[in-house]
Order: sequence, then C-alpha cells, then structure tokens
Amino acid sequence: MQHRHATSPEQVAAATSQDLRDRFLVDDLFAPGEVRLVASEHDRIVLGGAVPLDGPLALPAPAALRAEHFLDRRELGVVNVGAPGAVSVDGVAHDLAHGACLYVGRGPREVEFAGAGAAFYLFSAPAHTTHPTVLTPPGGGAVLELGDQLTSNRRSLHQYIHAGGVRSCQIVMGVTRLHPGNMWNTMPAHTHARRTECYLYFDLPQDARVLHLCGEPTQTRHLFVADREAVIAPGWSVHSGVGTAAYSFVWAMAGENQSFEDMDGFAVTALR
Ligand SMILES: O=C[C@H](O)[C@@H](O)CC(=O)C(=O)O
Ligand SMILES: [Zn+2]
Repeated sequence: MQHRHATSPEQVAAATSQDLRDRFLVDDLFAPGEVRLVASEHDRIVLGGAVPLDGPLALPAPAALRAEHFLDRRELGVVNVGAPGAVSVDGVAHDLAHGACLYVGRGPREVEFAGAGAAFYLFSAPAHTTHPTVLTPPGGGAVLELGDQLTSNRRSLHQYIHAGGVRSCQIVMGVTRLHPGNMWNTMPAHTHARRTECYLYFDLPQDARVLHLCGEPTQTRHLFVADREAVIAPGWSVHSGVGTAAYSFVWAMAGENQSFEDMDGFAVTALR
C-alpha cells in the first residue's frame, strides 16, 4: 500500500506541476490482475483499484493497517467503473453492473473481486461500528439534476452512500454523470473543511482529459486528469473540473460529518 502524507496549503504555494501530481493525483490505481491501495493521511482514507482477470482477487490487509483483515476497523465503498463483475463478502456474491455501488460495513473477513474486464474503485475510511452491506444498482440512490446546458454543466448526481440512503460511519459516496455536450462539474466550486473528498474520473474518452481545479479558492492550481485517475482534495482544497469531453466521476468523502449540504461555496467571481 502506498502512503501519502497530508499536505498543507503552504506546501503547494511554489509547487511544480509534478509536485502537485505527486501529492494529489493517483494515476496508477488500476492494473490488470492486481489490487492496488493508496493510504492518505487526510482523514485516513484508503483509495484502491481492483482489476480481476481470470480468477478472483482478494482484498489484502496491508501491514500498515496492523489489522488481521482490511475491514477489522474500516468500512468500504466500491463502484465498478468497468465491465460487469462481482464482489463477494464472506462468501456472499454481489453482482455489480457498470456504475453500481456496494457498501461493505466493518467486520467481514474476506472480500473478493471477480469478473474479467471489471474495474472496481475502492474508497475506505475508519469505522466505529457495523452498518449492513448494501448494493445500489447504477442510476439508483437519490438523484439530483444539476446545472444548465447554457453553462455546459448539466449533470445527474446520484447519492448512493449518504445520510438519507445507504448508511455508513463516515463514507458519503456517489456518482455524477455529465450529460453529453456538458463539461463542467462543481462550478461554483466549494470546500468543506470537515471532510476530505476524492474524485475518480471515468467514462472519459482515452484522448480526452479533465482539467481539474484544486488548491485554496483564492490560490487555485490545476491538474490534467485522464480516465480512471483519482484526485485527493484535502478539506481546504476546491475540487471542480472541466472536461475536453463529457465524463462521469465517483465522488467520495470522509471526515467529521456526513452532511452533503455542509459546503463553503465560492462565487465564480471570487476564485483566483
Ligand atoms: O461535496 C460534494 C461533491 O463535491 C460532489 O458531490 C459534487 C458533484 O458531484 C457535482 O457538483 O457534480
Ligand atoms: Zn465537495
């Protein structure tokens, strides 16, 4: 499991593009036949990618967790961004279509990923109790229709794991899909000092990129992000993006609270 230290705003003031990418971009989560994990000190989140081939892949318990099983003190959100596959939890198989979300509560010992062509994105946070494991099909959950064609940000936001839906200790997770011809997400931009948030962009054409905005609202920076790459946004960082084509992304948060509305918004004209 790769380890990433926490980052303060002062550390990015003079950062190069590569410095920013090393701190905030996760561009190698999905490798055929592997489960890859990245631990961030921001809210002790663990991101992962699991890409099974012929046989199932087991979720390991990395030594850094000092736990017998990955989920001994953690919960997990999984979204399949590839072909249909299955996630089995202590022997119970759950079929995940493209875009489906599985919440796995604290406690199960064995988690396995199966299905050639499937690509499972993992987002985990520490958990203090056990909530039931629940599958949400693609397009399920609470749906918010956001934005406007005239400002190129029409999008459907699906809340899967959240206070009013699938319960969890910390994780708030869902998928936002840009409508064809729409490019902007999360503009006006916001921060939420109480939660770290990660975006995993997917269904982006291979020759397209998302220009992802990060940094303090009055000190913005950017990253060029490709399909199936993730960005870590500390509580002080905006997280917004504009694509050279339409795309989808998995957004997932963990931290102090689970209130989706608990955002500090910034007008477009206030950004620098
Ligand atoms: O704190 C919430 C997150 O940034 C996302 O849910 C925003 C989002 O998906 C969007 O506006 O399209
Ligand atoms: Zn946010």
